[in-house]
Amino acid sequence: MQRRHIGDVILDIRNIALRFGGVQALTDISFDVREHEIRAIIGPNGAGKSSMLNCINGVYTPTEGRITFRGRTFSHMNPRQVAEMGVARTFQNLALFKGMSVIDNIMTGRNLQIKSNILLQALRIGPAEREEIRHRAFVEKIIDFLEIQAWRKTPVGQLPYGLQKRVDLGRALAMQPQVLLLDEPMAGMNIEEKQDMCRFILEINEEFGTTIVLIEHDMGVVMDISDRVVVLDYGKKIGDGTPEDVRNNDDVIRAYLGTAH
Ligand SMILES: Nc1ncnc2c1ncn2[C@@H]1O[C@H](COP(=O)(O)OP(=O)(O)OP(=O)(O)O)[C@@H](O)[C@H]1O
Repeated sequence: MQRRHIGDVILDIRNIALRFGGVQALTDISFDVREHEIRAIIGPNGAGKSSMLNCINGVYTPTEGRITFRGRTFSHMNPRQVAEMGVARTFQNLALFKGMSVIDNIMTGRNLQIKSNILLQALRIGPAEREEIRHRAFVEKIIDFLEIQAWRKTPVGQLPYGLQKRVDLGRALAMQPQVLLLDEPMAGMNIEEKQDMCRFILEINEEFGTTIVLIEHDMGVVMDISDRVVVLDYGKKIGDGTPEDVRNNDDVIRAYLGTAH
């Protein structure tokens, strides 16, 4: 797929292993992600895909291996430090505040950028007020981009699932990430909602240049929008390459695809 210039390696994952007690969730996983690309991670249930994203964004500490982001190598970093470096994440099981409005949920993605102290924020005076106005204006742009203006003030818990997924994406976008990790952004959506989500992902990638790492089960979507795909099975890497490469990889067909898609 030739849409935009794919740059150098921005995220390099080397020899990652992860164990939970007796469960070996990941074994010796290595792959890289290039700047501006859309990189998919696929594999059957329990293959280790979410665990891999959790290692990248600091939720889990790998038992072995290292991750290099923009030349900075770490084996352990907490989620806040990873977020400060420019990596944002959406979750398979939405991590939204159901009683809060769409706008306030997306505002939570601006927390890392808020500079004024808590007292000034609480009183909404001086620089804190100006700062809040600036952040709210930015959030309104995201709301326009994601076409959710009609639900700005609606509590998120009252929205259909597909729209909640869009708000979750908005919250991650509010962090202005260089790398966006998307954990099954289209799960549970109907065809129309999936088409909308695909369009947003492609636009984020093309217009903002955001690098995207995506876990997705819908093979049609993966094959359509990804530049490269890494395939996991039982915590091991069994395939890595262009959508065409993995579609024709015998190990991948046997373990996951069943028949050529
Ligand atoms: N916090 C945890 N504690 C114990 N085991 C875990 C934990 N998280 C994941 N696992 C185990 O690690 C393995 C990989 O799980 P993971 O959720 O990463 O797979 P997945 O490919 O994302 O699956 P799915 O497609 O179903 O979401 C599974 O055997 C799972 O049970």
